Amino acid sequence: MSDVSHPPRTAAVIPAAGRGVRLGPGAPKALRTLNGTPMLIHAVRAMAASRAVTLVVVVAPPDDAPGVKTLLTDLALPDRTDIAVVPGGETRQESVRLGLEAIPDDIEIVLVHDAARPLVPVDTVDAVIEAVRDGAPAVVPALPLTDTVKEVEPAPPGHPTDPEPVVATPERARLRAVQTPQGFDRDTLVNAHRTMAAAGGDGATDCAGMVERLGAPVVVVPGHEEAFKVTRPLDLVLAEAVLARRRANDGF
Ligand SMILES: Nc1ccn([C@@H]2O[C@H](COP(=O)(O)OP(=O)(O)OP(=O)(O)O)[C@@H](O)[C@H]2O)c(=O)n1
Ligand SMILES: C[C@](O)(CO)[C@H](O)COP(=O)(O)O
Repeated sequence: MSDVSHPPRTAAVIPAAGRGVRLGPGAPKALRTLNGTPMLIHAVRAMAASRAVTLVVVVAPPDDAPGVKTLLTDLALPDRTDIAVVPGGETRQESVRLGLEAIPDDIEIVLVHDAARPLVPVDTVDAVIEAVRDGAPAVVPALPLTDTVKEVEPAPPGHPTDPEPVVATPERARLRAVQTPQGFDRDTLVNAHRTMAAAGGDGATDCAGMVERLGAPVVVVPGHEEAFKVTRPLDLVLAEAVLARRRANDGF
């Protein structure tokens, strides 16, 4: 449990260096716009909306890092929020590791938030931070599934439409779809990334997965429908509809 008079300093790393292959041709995904504003800007505002977050580190597509710096220079953020931009790597894992290297020593809690989840509400961000402050070394927001999930024997490379034999049907009530921001005790996250990098490993699809492999506990807090990941073209339509509804409801 943290000292309320000296809350632990908290930073958010935003991996934004992906190409967005599944979204189709165009600019890198984080720079694609939602109702006229780049997805990355929405994501930065979502992190800066939390009063606990005093630093946002954006991990930019390497070729676009100068442009991203310019974009963010003009962005009005609360006075409490500093911002830094670093070039990213080949994988999400590498991009997050590069972002972590830019974090000063006095930061105790680190959030890792996909630029591709631009609409996460501040209440979800704060719930994650609160759980880390309460002593959990790793916290992920997540939602129960609505689809039934099958484990399959994947089709061989080059044959994506082959029928795939079902291996198992996991009990749905025990499954959760994991979102971001994921929150960590800083030392735990840095240790997990160092260990994975030293092992030459890349395979965890989220940071919490790396912490699990270290044997450290990871807990889930409730996620939010609007924290969905913009991955395929239909997600852009949904994201713009959410923004339009917010504007209609409260002028956001
Ligand atoms: N080398 C990479 C790959 C991904 N990411 C970031 O990690 C987040 C989650 O990744 P994903 O949604 O898979 O983005 P992309 O890798 O861009 O998507 P795709 O797999 O369709 O290319 C995104 O904010 C993305 O920008 C990153 O910083 N560096
Ligand atoms: C981190 C993540 O958003 C949690 O759901 C997800 O694992 C990222 O996966 P992607 O394949 O890089 O989109």
